[in-house]
Amino acid sequence: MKVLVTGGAGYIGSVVTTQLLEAGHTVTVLDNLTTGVAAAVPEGARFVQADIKQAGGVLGEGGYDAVMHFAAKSQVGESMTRPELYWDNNVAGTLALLEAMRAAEVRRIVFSSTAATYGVTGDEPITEDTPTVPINPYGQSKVAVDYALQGEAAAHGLAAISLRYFNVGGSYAGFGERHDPETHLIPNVLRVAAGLAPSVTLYGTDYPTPDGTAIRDYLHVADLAEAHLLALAAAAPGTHRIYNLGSGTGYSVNEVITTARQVTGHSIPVTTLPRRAGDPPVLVASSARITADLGWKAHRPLPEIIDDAWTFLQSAL
Ligand SMILES: NC(=O)c1ccc[n+]([C@@H]2O[C@H](COP(=O)([O-])OP(=O)(O)OC[C@H]3O[C@@H](n4cnc5c(N)ncnc54)[C@H](O)[C@@H]3O)[C@@H](O)[C@H]2O)c1
Ligand SMILES: O=c1ccn([C@@H]2O[C@H](COP(=O)(O)OP(=O)(O)O[C@H]3O[C@H](CO)[C@H](O)[C@H](O)[C@H]3O)[C@@H](O)[C@H]2O)c(=O)[nH]1
Repeated sequence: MKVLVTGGAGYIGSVVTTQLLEAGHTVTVLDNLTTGVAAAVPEGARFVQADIKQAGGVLGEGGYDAVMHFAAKSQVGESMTRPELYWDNNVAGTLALLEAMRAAEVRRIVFSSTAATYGVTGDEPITEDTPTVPINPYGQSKVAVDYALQGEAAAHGLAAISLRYFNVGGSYAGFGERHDPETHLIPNVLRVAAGLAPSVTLYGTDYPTPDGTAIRDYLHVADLAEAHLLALAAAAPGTHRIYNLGSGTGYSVNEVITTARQVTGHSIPVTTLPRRAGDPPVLVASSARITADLGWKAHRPLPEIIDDAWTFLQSAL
């Protein structure tokens, strides 16, 4: 297929672009470089520096079969203090993209949704039938787009799949996570091991979990990318499907730090602070639906995720 990848200069978009190219697809990356870097666009992909609100320019050239839509603002904390950025970029931007797709008759999309759509559920694991009650504007913006896709599929025949990722980590083919500022746990822990920070901040030791620290479901970015290629092939006209992507196993923040100590051989000192605003205590996915429908399962365990993230960080130093 000829695929437009929005956000392909970012972490996950660069890995999925790599796998699309490996599978023989033709890829154009569209990215405004707000959080991405041009060097992360894989060789073999065409790069257009533009905002998704200008996607009509590229799509209007014709011949595109599908869009993979990663471009978004994705920091929970920033979304609490500047919600307008999230409504404008993630929602208005995506509506403009959908309009450009309609005009160019591109009728297939795979969308990056998130576990943040669910909020504090109490469900363990979380299935796609768990109600979405997002507790921050980031999650709200992603739910809004899920509804927009549902309408676009029903009214205009779009083939759409939303993939709700839980916590993504690791690297693939030399592409990894490089956010500035970095808010994610695994890269922050590894920055300490690399000597870039004196200690890792642990947010909250009073959660209702066995060791008091928050539990998340960590997923290797290469497993995640494989799900995207399956979804690209499986999206069916007039339907919008939602799939949770996780490993089904939860790890506490303490367990992640302990595993990182084993992988790196560094002591990784910890500084404890109160809970971070907007953080649910436990988020673990059930991916039973995508396993049943598309045969996808996460294969790469937490030590491999951390090891690959560590390899990437060292290569980027
Ligand atoms: N990293 C995670 O753990 C995680 C979890 C769940 C969902 N997601 C979602 O996955 C997607 C990719 O996340 P990531 O971690 O790779 O983030 P990232 O910040 O590394 O990548 C996002 C890319 O989109 C680009 N971009 C943002 N707004 C744009 C716009 N208006 N026009 C053009 N380009 C724009 C950025 O420059 C960047 O290259 C996002 O939609 C995010 O919400 C990520
Ligand atoms: O330096 C840090 C960073 C994080 N944490 C803790 O580690 C856990 C994981 O935090 P991350 O920031 O790595 O990930 P989140 O679970 O907050 O959020 C990520 O996963 C969500 C879905 O689960 C959303 O998709 C969101 O976009 C994505 O950033 C949280 O309890 C957080 O408080 C720390 O203790 N110290």
